[in-house]
Amino acid sequence: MPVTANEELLDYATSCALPTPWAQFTLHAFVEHATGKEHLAMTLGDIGDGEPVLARVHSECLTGDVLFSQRCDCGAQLEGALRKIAAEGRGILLYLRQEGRGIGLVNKMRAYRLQEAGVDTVEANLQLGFHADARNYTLCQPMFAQFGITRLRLMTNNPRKIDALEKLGIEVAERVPLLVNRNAFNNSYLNTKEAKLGHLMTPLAEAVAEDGEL
Ligand SMILES: Nc1nc2c(ncn2[C@@H]2O[C@H](COP(=O)(O)OP(=O)(O)OP(=O)(O)O)[C@@H](O)[C@H]2O)c(=O)[nH]1
Ligand SMILES: [Zn+2]
Repeated sequence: MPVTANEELLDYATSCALPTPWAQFTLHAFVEHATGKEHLAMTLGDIGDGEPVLARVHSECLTGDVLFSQRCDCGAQLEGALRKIAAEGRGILLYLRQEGRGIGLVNKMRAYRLQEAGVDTVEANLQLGFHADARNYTLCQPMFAQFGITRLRLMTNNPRKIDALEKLGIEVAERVPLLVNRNAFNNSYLNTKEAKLGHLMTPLAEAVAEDGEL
């Protein structure tokens, strides 16, 4: 019998072991009622003890996460987050199926074509008739609740993500920067995220010392 995480939004479907190069995680699947999309959680260690949990809320980026694209920092952020969780032996990564900041893969590719013609990542979304960021984090609430998690140490550079989670009643006790893989292909994309989307791209001194991050 599937456990119901939130009757209105999604069902908890199943779980299995997921060995990775860094740790053996448990992979959990949820199915969203409205769309049928399969959202995932990767967990490690004792995460339901009430202490803030090292967490990543990662939005799907097929090109970056799977196809090694250097146009963005997504693949490196995904790996970096899993490495940090493995190093602590405790944490959770939510993998949300909202590709392309919520506009889908085909539209993201259309946005990339516009970017090749000179517009930035935000303007490209607007020219296609979408919001700059069409994502919704509502599902995070029942997903975290499934594991008894209410307090996070969230790995992100995105203050809007923190605001969205706190509006859902999830406390972000600490922001852990995740600055990885700045390169010649994604440099202006990352600059646009900082200038137009409010991302915090200045490394904390202790993070640089700890991880040698950018
Ligand atoms: N529309 C659009 N989506 C993109 C583009 N580049 C990456 N994405 C998507 O953006 C999402 C990741 O957004 P980011 O802004 O990198 O990350 P974030 O989650 O907002 O912030 P961090 O937590 O700091 O990583 C994924 O869904 C990607 O598919 C782009 O040029 N256009
Ligand atoms: Zn990406």
